[in-house]
Amino acid sequence: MSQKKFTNAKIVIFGASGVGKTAFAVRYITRRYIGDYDRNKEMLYTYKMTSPRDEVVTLEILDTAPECSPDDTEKNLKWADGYVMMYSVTDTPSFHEVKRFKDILFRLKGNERPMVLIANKLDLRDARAVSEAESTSLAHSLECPLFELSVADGYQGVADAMEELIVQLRRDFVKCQSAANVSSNADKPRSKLYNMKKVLKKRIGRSHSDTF
Ligand SMILES: Nc1nc2c(ncn2[C@@H]2O[C@H](COP(=O)(O)OP(=O)(O)OP(=O)(O)O)[C@@H](O)[C@H]2O)c(=O)[nH]1
Repeated sequence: MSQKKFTNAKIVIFGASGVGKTAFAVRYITRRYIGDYDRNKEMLYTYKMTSPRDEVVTLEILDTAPECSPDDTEKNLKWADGYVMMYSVTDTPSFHEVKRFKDILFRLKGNERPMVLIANKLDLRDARAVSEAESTSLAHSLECPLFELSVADGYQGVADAMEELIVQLRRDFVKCQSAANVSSNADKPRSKLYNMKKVLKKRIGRSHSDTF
């Protein structure tokens, strides 16, 4: 039985403009926080990392442009294996935008997808507009873990969220592999030896009944 290894995964980061998608990707890859980026640009990063199981995995991380067309949104959702859904706790419309992405994703790919929900900019406590309860309830409806964090404040929250996503991606990969193996075994023609055994069994069975 052929067993492929978990060596690569495609991840897409969705979220409204300004929620911190680029800051998140850059923080994960470089561990650094850089305050200002080229806004509204789609970027594809390639990053080689070692998984918690010591596998070297190449990640392609797509940082989407917020102004992309519905067609592009669908294309990106179909392209990816795993999803980072992101909003800012200071920005209620960005919270609702995640719900919109969720509806498209569930329609296209069902609800059992590797995914994490990121509530960013937790450092801006006084400007918080989305409550913890609202965040938790959204995570419930997405059926995925929630990470409330500040990309600006540190690397660890970002690393924890990505580690969780990679664990889910691996699980999904293994599940798909097992399903593929089951179906290829079912399709396999029986071996010659198996067929001969079957014929012999029949003959022996018949000759026994002939005797009695
Ligand atoms: N205070 C605070 N600011 C943040 C945080 N994360 C990102 N920002 C700032 O928010 C602004 C937008 O961040 P980006 O990473 O460009 O956001 P984006 O979602 O990629 O934006 P678009 O390119 O328009 O889609 C920048 O000025 C960041 O410095 C955070 O955790 N806390």
